[in-house]
Amino acid sequence: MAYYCGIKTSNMKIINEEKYPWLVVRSAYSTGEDNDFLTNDAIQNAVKELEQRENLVYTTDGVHTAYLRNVDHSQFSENSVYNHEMPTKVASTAFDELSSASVLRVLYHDPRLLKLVSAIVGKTLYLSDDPLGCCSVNVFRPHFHHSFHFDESEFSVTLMLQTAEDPSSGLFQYTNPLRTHDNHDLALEATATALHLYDRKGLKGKELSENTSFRNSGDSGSEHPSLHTLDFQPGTLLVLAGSKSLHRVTEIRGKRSRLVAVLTFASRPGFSNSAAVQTMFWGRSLRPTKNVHDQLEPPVVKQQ
Ligand SMILES: O=C(O)CCC(=O)C(=O)O
Ligand SMILES: [Fe+2]
Repeated sequence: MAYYCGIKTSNMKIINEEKYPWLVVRSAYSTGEDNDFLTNDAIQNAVKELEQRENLVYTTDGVHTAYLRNVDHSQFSENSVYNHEMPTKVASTAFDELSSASVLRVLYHDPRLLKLVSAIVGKTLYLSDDPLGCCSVNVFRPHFHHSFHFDESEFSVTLMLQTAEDPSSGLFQYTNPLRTHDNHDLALEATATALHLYDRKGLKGKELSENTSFRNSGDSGSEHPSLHTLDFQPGTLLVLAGSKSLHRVTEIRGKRSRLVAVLTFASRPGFSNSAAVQTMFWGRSLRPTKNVHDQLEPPVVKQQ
């Protein structure tokens, strides 16, 4: 019997795949039950900064498709999931609105975080050059929600800072990866099926044209994308392949705002969200410049 790092290697299942299917499919990883990636001091500090800014941040209140792209009736039918729009209401603090001493800015620029996320996803990653969206904070006030979508950004580290008052609301839900690494792969059929399974209310009886597997095999077919709900407590860190996994945040109930920091990473240098996505979430667009991360603390050189 061989043991490796305390994990027994045999035919038995080591990972509780029912409970942690995302560990198997590798679309999302979280610090899970320990919920302690951030210290309480850091959480309190970040929440305090957000409370001071909360009422100033831009709120988006409109519709978007799962792909966060413009509808295209010349290439996709009226009933294509590509053209299916869903409502979202969420506010977000852009990177350039965070103070330079903000714990989130400092964390984003900490090389240990980049190293950690690169190790988790198994490739060299780079900070995003998006001057607004590289590191932002979502503010979900009561009744806000974010409909199903794929991010433009390849990987996001999200950190729960403050949950909604009603623990059954403001849930982060995500599918296994539906799209491949190729950005042109829209996974129309799997996406349409997921919406039929998990967002029937939003479809209001509409049949999406790509939804063939749903029509052919009913609700419980094994090929259907499953939906996972993250145990997302203050301090929990999630690494999400957001451009491949369809995900959403359910409506917030109760008086307290749900606050989640979103730190983004890319497998190539120079990534930025499109101007359209920036405008959707921060009400303006700002293209990357060479000095986005100029406020980086100079490296500490130890004297020998
Ligand atoms: O607030 C969250 O948990 C993540 C929201 C989200 O999907 C996003 O900001 O793209
Ligand atoms: Fe997202």
